[in-house]
Amino acid sequence: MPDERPPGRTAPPGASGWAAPFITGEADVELTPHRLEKRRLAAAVRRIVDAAISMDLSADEVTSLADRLDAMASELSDRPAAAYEGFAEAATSPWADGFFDRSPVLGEANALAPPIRLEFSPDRIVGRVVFGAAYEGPPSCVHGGWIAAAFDEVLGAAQSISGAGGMTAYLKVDYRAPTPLHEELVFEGELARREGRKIFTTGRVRHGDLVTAEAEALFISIDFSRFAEMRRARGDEVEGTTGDA
Ligand SMILES: CCCCC/C=C\C/C=C\C/C=C\C/C=C\CCCC(=O)SCCNC(=O)CCNC(=O)[C@H](O)C(C)(C)COP(=O)(O)OP(=O)(O)OC[C@H]1O[C@@H](n2cnc3c(N)ncnc32)[C@H](O)[C@@H]1OP(=O)(O)O
Repeated sequence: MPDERPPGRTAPPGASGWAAPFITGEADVELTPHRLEKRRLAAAVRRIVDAAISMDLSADEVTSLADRLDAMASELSDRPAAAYEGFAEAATSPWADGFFDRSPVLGEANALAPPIRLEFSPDRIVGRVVFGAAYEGPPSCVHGGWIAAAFDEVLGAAQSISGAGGMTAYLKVDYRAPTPLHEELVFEGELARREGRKIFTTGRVRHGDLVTAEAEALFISIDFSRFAEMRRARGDEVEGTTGDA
């Protein structure tokens, strides 16, 4: 297939061709007005989600608001879904629908995502996030499932330091201390080692100086033709085998 790599993106040492999942951050992705508006839309929905469970409203106000939003939701869900290329977690689909823009954890255009903002360096991935009221598990603390999702993502990015990438085989989280809502949290992920297709990663999340959880995850690198197969199963017309058409 033609090399459609966006200008400015380069593979790290050891990466073999465009199909290899290498990541450099998103500074080189063109933020078109359309893309920015999708992000603004998601940010607005995110605020509505937060407000919907936080606001002090009378029963009548809840009814009125629910009516308005319900009508808007019906209008939106009647529209056909847009086709998009690549897949939500793909570092390999930056030109189609945004570099991670649709990710449920990182995606600035996905209202479900907190979103976590990743910083990439050659030996470490750092993810910064503030979880709002919608993510509460224990009182005023982040739900453990969201902490696990955050680790999956940050360690999923850290695996690419190995020059390969694939799917999570296991993820283990040790919850050391309650992790607060409404505070900046800093996730860190590193490559521990690679043994053939097995990519071992480790990480932790800090609130200030306090490590509130630690994690380790194993990723198994896969032939990206498997993503092409999954995309065909999703109904995409995928040419070639790299899955990043
Ligand atoms: C979602 C797409 C991610 C793409 C990522 C790409 C690049 C990354 C770059 C940037 C990314 C940035 C951010 C985020 C990225 C990702 C985060 C999200 C990731 C996910 O959210 S992803 C969804 C959850 N994930 C699954 O949905 C996996 C379901 N699963 C399978 O699809 C298969 O299970 C698979 C493919 C894992 C392996 O299958 P397989 O057939 O290819 O390989 P096989 O079974 O032969 O295992 C080979 C060797 O690994 C050992 N092994 C396997 N599993 C093990 C385990 N659990 N514990 C210990 N060892 C294990 C075997 O024992 C053998 O070892 P040995 O060779 O020594 O015998």
